[in-house]
Amino acid sequence: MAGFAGRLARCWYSGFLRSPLQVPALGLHVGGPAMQTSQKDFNNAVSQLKLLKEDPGNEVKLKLYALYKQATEGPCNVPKPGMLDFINKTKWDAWNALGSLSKEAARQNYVDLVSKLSASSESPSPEAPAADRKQPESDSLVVTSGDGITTIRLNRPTKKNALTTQMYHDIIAALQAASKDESPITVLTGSGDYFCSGNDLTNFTSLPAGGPEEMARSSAVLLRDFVNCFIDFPKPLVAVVNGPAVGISVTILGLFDVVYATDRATFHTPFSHLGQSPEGCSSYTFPKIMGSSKAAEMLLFGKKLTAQEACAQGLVTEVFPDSTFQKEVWARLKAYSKLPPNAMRISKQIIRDREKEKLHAVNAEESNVLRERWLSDECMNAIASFLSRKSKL
Ligand SMILES: CCCCCCCCCCC/C=C/C(=O)SCCNC(=O)CCNC(=O)[C@H](O)C(C)(C)COP(=O)(O)OP(=O)(O)OC[C@H]1O[C@@H](n2cnc3c(N)ncnc32)[C@H](O)[C@@H]1OP(=O)(O)O
Repeated sequence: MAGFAGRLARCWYSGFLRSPLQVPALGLHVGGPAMQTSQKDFNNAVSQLKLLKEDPGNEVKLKLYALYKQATEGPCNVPKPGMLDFINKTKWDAWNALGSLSKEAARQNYVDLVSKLSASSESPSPEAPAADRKQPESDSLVVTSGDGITTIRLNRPTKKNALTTQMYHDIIAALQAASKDESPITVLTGSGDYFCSGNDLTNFTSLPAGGPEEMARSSAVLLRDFVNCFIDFPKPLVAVVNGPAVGISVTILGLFDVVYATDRATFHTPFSHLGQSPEGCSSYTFPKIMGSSKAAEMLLFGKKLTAQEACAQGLVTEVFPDSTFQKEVWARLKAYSKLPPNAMRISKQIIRDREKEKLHAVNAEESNVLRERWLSDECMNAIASFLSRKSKL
């Protein structure tokens, strides 16, 4: 990165620019304390910028460019470049947008911005808890942000990351927060040796006052809301499948944009064994992804796929050797997270919008069918059998 600031100081700009409208609010000064910034402070900030360890990204560089020009030359006083001179026009727009901001205020804003960037580039932890959002209610879900990626981690390794009722609620909240945060990419992954063993079968053991009917009704509502969040998620959503996946943690993969899996992962949907039926829109996405007969073998007969098989069927994007899985996948995601976020969002929107209405209808129908299934003898017996095997009843 050494030298990028030098180019800035010489009014550089190269490369593709993100929309200046996406520049975060920088709290521009327009007077008052701004007058106190000396030329020396400004020169120091110009030098300090050269020491930044990380490229601050095109949006911030554009802001710095505009402030530098305003601080050294005053309000924009050069003719607007032609429409096709895209880069110079974008630079001109950024400078011109500062209007009549005084040189002193521009100096102050430049110094403030550089000091903010220096402070964050010295941050000791590359991945920090996402401070701007409400953290999940329990430790079973951990949400962190860093390197342009928000990671939602299932964190119940002793129970193979089985999803409790609270975790469904926490994942919904985490996805809603991630859809609005600064990270261009969101990841779902698991702690320990499993990605997720699906619905926690003990969820069905504490009956509410309304009895089994009420339990089935409220579970269907929760399931529908949970899956809706995946259908509507507006930015790239990646599953980092760190181990075996069961049930709903497999079916929702059809709603992800990209699925990376370790070669240790397996994909199992034992719905018939449990007296249940498919969810997560898999009754629609799986036949579409892998063809109707391969989908039927998984969803009707509970055929467990290896990672390689799931990749060949199109459910998984790429399989990595377990020994290098984490390193390779995170390096790749880190690189992808530097792509222009608006372009990624818009591309996802184009792909997803055509399908959204259909996916919502499928989700509603699957949830209704399951509501009935949960009250069936087949389902109750299968759950009782799992729980008694484990002496949980
Ligand atoms: C009223 C509101 C309710 C809200 C509910 C919302 C409704 C949404 C539901 C959507 C429909 C979802 C469907 C599915 O996901 S179906 C799939 C369900 N999952 C399973 O059937 C997997 C069951 N588990 C297993 O088969 C095995 O545990 C597994 C193969 C995953 C691992 O076997 P292994 O021998 O390696 O390990 P253990 O069995 O010893 O497991 C370690 C401990 O973890 C507990 N465990 C694992 N998975 C689950 C689970 N899904 N539910 C509950 N508990 C689980 C296991 O019991 C062990 O616990 P202990 O150490 O205490 O014995």
